Amino acid sequence: MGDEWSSDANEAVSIELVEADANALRTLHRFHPKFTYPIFGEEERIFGYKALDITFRFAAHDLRPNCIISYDRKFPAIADTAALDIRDALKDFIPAAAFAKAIDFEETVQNDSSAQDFTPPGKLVKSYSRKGRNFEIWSGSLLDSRVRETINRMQIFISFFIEAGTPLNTTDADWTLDRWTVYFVYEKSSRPSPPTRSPYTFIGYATTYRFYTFRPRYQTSPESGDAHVSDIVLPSKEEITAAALPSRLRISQFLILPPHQSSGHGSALYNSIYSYALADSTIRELTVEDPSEEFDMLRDINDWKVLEPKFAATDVKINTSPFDPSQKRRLRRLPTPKLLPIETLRSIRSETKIAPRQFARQLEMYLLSLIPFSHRAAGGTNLTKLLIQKFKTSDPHDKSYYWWRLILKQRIFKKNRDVLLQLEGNERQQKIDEAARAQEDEYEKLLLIFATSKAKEPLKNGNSETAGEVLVKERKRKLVVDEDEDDDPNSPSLEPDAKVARSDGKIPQF
Ligand SMILES: CC(=O)SCCNC(=O)CCNC(=O)[C@H](O)C(C)(C)COP(=O)(O)OP(=O)(O)OC[C@H]1O[C@@H](n2cnc3c(N)ncnc32)[C@H](O)[C@@H]1OP(=O)(O)O
Repeated sequence: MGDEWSSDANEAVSIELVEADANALRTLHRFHPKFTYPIFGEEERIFGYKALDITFRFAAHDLRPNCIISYDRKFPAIADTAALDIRDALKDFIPAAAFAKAIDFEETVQNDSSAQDFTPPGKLVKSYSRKGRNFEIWSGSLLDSRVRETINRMQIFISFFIEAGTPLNTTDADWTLDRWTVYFVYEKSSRPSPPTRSPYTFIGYATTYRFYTFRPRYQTSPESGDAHVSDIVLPSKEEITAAALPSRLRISQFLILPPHQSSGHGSALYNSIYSYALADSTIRELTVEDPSEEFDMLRDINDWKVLEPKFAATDVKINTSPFDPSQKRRLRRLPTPKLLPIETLRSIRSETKIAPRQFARQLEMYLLSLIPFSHRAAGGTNLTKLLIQKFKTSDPHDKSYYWWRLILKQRIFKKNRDVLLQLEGNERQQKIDEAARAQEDEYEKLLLIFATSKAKEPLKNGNSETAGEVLVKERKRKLVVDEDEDDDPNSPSLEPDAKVARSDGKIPQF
């Protein structure tokens, strides 16, 4: 009985963007959700129907929703076993108006005399063109009723496309609502259209939230010379608005609808939010809530375009000789302030407002990119030799790479300190090594993507390939070889630098 009456929810559900046309509504795009587990449960299955179809239609401009549920047969209830009440399952995810009759929805959208004058909610913050088509980004506070209405209409997209995403509470107090800003991406068409069709089509959106950041002011005691936090005088509620307080801006939800992905809209939206954060003197840094892998990629690519030129302009690099050569020493602790230009980095971070972990990742990637490929694990460097010679190796690139690996491991250790200190020495060492290796592989892949997009000019020797393509081929080959070697249980460990973690529960000494 089970399978026969059970449907895959991700296939049964479809989403359509529709617009008015000469005689009837026209479907611009039709696609399926990526996830339905928040609505239909972990298994993403719906019990009790044959040939089930749940279509959500949205007016392409104002996102007025309509839900049509159809099926050939419904399971007749037997004792406690009954077909899922689909409307009940959906009621917390879509406004009740979405269940209006299909014909009423069609007539409303088809005959909407205000559609021609529709503009997206909020104010226009950016216009851009791609392949001859025009796009606009609008933004507004969640306090704005049009912004709220649009969010309420399409909140179900969060459950459909953002893993572990939760819908916004649009009924919060005004004070809280005003801390949310919503950004909408729309295409603005210039093609001739019937009088009831809007030139605007929804492409995607993002939300940001302002967190107040406490910045203590220190006073130095004239007697002892000690610094202490000065008295805190909070401004009265009437004097302040959320937008005026020192804040950290967090990107909370970010979505480009599937038919429009991989066309640069995510980058345009991210850069709009980033430009806003840069221009607003009350915002100290831009953070992201629980980013997906795809979002990390988008963020890495765009942050690299900001940070790489700044690192290059200030000659950021690893100081490969942090010790006085006349002194004989064993490495006890990583001499970070001697290895890296800490003040320069602090100033770049504060100027670019990139959050600490993301900044550290970008810096590590940049420092890795300065080391010639043949001196990195992915390029086949002799790690066994390097780990015997350590920082005493005579080759400056090998030295850089030795220090680079320790800088990375130190960050991994600090980030996971509490968990790692609960492990035995060897296991802790192994965990750090594994995490460092995975991180390094990820950096290599990203550097490859950066190199590919940068090196687009053809080679000068008559070869039709570009410098980027040659580099990509070369590195892909090396990466695959290394992955295969890692899978071989008989291959020697590449990570014998056991001093990274100690077994006595203390902070590792380097
Ligand atoms: C905070 C959160 O909400 S996290 C959740 C984020 N949202 C989701 O995961 C929902 C589903 N996914 C999406 O909405 C979209 O895919 C996003 C937002 C992640 C990305 O938006 P898109 O419009 O597809 O990104 P866009 O086309 O701008 O690509 C960004 C860059 O990444 C590059 N890129 C993306 N994927 C790859 C890849 N696999 N390999 C190489 N380059 C890639 C693109 O080429 C582009 O580079 P460019 O700017 O140099 O041309």
